[in-house]
Amino acid sequence: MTKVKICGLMEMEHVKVAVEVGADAIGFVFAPSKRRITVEKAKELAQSIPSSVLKVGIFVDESSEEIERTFHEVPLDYVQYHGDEAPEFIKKIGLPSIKALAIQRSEDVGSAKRFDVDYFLFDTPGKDYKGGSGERFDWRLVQDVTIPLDKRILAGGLNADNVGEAIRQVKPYMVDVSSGVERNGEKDMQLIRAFVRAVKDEER
Ligand SMILES: O=C(O)c1ccccc1NCC(=O)[C@H](O)[C@H](O)COP(=O)(O)O
Repeated sequence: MTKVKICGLMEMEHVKVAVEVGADAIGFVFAPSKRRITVEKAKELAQSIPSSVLKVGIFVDESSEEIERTFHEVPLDYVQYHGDEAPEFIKKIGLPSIKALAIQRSEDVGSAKRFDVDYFLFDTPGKDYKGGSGERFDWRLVQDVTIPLDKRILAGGLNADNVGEAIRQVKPYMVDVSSGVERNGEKDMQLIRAFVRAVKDEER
C-alpha cells in the first residue's frame, strides 16, 4: 500500500484529522514559506502525533546547528532537505534523511546518485518558495529511473483526483501533498480525508 505524507500542517485540528484518517507521515516546514512553522508550535503538534506516524522537518539550505537542534527539540524522525544542500553536508549531519529533487528534465534525477539518503522526493521546481507550488511535473521523467521503488516519494501538484493515476504511473513508496489539501490557502479537513482515502483505495 502506498504511504501518504501530508505536508505543511500548522494547526492541531489538521494534524488530528490527518492522523485519524491514516496518514503515514506529517511534514512541518521550517523554511521560508507561507506554511512556515515555529519550532515551539511544531513541538506542540508533535506531542499529539503517535510514534507510528513519521514527523518530517523540511529545511532549505539551513545551518547544520539549526537542523540538529530542531530535529531533537520537536522531535523529528526525518530531515527533508529541500534546497541545494551538498551530499557531504547531508552525510556529515548523519540524520535520517529525504532529499528533494526538483524535476524539470530527465537529467535532474541523475544527481540522485551523489546522495546517500533514505528517500528521494521528486517535486516540481518551486516558484515563490522552494516547494509547495501545487503544480505537477511530467511524471514520465521519473518512471524509468534506477532509484529503487521503495526510496521514491512523489510530490508536486497531487490531489485526490490525480493521485491514483500518479501511483499507477510512478509506483512511489510514498506520495506527498500540500496545496492539494488546501482551500483558499488553508488546510482543509475534507480535502485531507479525500486525499488519504484516494491513496488507500489504490493498490500498489
Ligand atoms: O510547502 C511549502 O511551502 C514548502 C516551502 C519550501 C520548501 C518546501 C516546501 N514544501 C515541501 C513539500 O514536501 C511539499 O509537500 C511538496 O513541495 C509538494 O507541494 P504541493 O505541490 O503544494 O503539493
